[in-house]
Amino acid sequence: MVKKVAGVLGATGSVGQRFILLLAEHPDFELRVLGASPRSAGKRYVDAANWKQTDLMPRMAEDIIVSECTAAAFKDCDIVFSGLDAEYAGPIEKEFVEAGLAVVSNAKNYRREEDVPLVVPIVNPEHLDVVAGKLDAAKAAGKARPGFIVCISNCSTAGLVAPLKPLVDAFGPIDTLTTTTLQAISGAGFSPGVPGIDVLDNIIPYIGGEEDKMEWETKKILGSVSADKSHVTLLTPEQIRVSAQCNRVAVSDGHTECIALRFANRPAPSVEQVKQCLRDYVCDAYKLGCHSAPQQTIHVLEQQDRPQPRLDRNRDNGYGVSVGRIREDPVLDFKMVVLSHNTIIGAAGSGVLIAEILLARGMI
Ligand SMILES: NC(=O)C1=CN([C@@H]2O[C@H](COP(=O)(O)OP(=O)(O)OC[C@H]3O[C@@H](n4cnc5c(N)ncnc54)[C@H](OP(=O)(O)O)[C@@H]3O)[C@@H](O)[C@H]2O)C=CC1
Ligand SMILES: N[C@@H](CC(=O)OP(=O)(O)O)C(=O)O
Repeated sequence: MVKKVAGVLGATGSVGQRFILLLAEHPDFELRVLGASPRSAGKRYVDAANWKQTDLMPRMAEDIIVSECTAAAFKDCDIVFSGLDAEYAGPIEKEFVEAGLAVVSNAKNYRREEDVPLVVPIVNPEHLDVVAGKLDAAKAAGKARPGFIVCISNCSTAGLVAPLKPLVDAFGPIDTLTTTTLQAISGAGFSPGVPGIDVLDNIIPYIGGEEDKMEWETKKILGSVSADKSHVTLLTPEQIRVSAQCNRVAVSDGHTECIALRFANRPAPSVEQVKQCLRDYVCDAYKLGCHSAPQQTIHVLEQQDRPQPRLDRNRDNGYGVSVGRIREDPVLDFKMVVLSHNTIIGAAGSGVLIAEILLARGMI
């Protein structure tokens, strides 16, 4: 198969660097264009990027000349991944879509548009039907293939919704959900990033905007596509109450979340039924044969002191989510600890897996 041409916006950042690692030797995509700010444009990538990954910078990226983030520079791309600073992503991504490009974005700017799917690919890939609807309508009208954007969720939200989806499918709606997060510093990006003096020997009990994003995005991801495929309908606050508290901790990669939930239906399932349901879950992307899809979507850990970020974040190459300490909760029904890799399944990896699904479904 001829590989699809890929570009990365925000290629020098925390998410952008992860995109490069995931795309450097990808069987479906050939990474050709890297874009960043005017400060970096015109430089070789190796000179522009302040590389902070524990894996070495792929050789193929070193000599690529960083482009400005214009649609003209990315015009040959079949797919553009965005890890842009949200302050600048809005107009740049809009220009790309208007130029007919397919964009998969990590930035928050378009997540709340009702006709933009907000996708965690191991949870709600069916929301991509909204894009399929747009492409089919243009084709039926004899129009050129339109550009489109798919948004990836907030990284903490991705970990939160992963175990919820199989549980809702098996046992019906969850009506109350609380989460307290312990978020890695790579989630704050690299420019400027979290200063060591703030986070070493410390916990910061505030991440701007994060709690609102978690509480809102969960309702969209667990919502459903309208019958005419024109938009996504959110769960209402009456259907699910979500409460999030977010903390920054001195971990490099991997967001941990202590969650508790209650099912709407009585009687609630047993602890063993909950565990078995999570173990049995196979995400649709794996069934589709997508290259990066986790073989085991949810890893149920029985050791009493797991999951831990350093030990468990790379399960299924960072595309799998770990869940441990599943037990009854004296206030709600169950509590558990969830760990997800924030720049893989919480960001760039989700972007790559979404693109693999788009390719498998003939949308790029
Ligand atoms: N880190 C994470 O875990 C997650 C991040 N996200 C989102 O992904 C996006 C990227 O985050 P992250 O990688 O952490 O951020 P970084 O700060 O590490 O990287 C930001 C990128 O944007 C580029 N940029 C800055 N200003 C401009 C500009 N004026 N024009 C074009 N490019 C510009 C930077 O280029 P330069 O180096 O040249 O300045 C850099 O490549 C954000 O929107 C973030 O909210 C989403 C989920 C998780
Ligand atoms: N706020 C997240 C990362 C992030 O940038 O999320 P969002 O794309 O929703 O702004 C964190 O600090 O870990």
